[in-house]
Amino acid sequence: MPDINIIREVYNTLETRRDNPIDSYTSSLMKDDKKKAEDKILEKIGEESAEVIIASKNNENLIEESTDLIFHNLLLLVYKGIKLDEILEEFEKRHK
Ligand SMILES: N=c1c2ncn([C@@H]3O[C@H](COP(=O)(O)OP(=O)(O)OP(=O)(O)O)[C@@H](O)[C@H]3O)c2ncn1[C@@H]1O[C@H](COP(=O)(O)O)[C@@H](O)[C@H]1O
Repeated sequence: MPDINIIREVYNTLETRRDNPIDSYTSSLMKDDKKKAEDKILEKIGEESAEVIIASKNNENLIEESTDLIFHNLLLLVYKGIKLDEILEEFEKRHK
């Protein structure tokens, strides 16, 4: 079974890409000037959300499109300085 810690590993890599930019997709999204970077990430989230809706309706590529959406949401959290643990705590609070 895949390990849920992969989410944390990806999150940690994104923090590294933010703090020590290299020539890569995520660094280049995060290193633009402040407003532009956020707008670009939000634009990707909008696109990926639409792709999830289409994938679900068509019963096609829902796993891939959902992964893209979750990934770009993680990127937004990293960019905004929100820790993964804050999200996990929120899930825990809601879980009955
Ligand atoms: N999980 C991902 C991941 N998922 C998707 N993508 C990239 O996100 C980009 C946009 O995805 P899209 O679905 O929009 O694809 P597209 O190529 O624009 O094409 P369309 O489907 O829109 O036509 C693509 O370049 C994908 O490669 C990712 N890029 C990186 N990661 C993770 O992020 C880490 C850091 O990545 P780098 O910055 O590349 O080192 C990696 O180690 C991975 O763990």
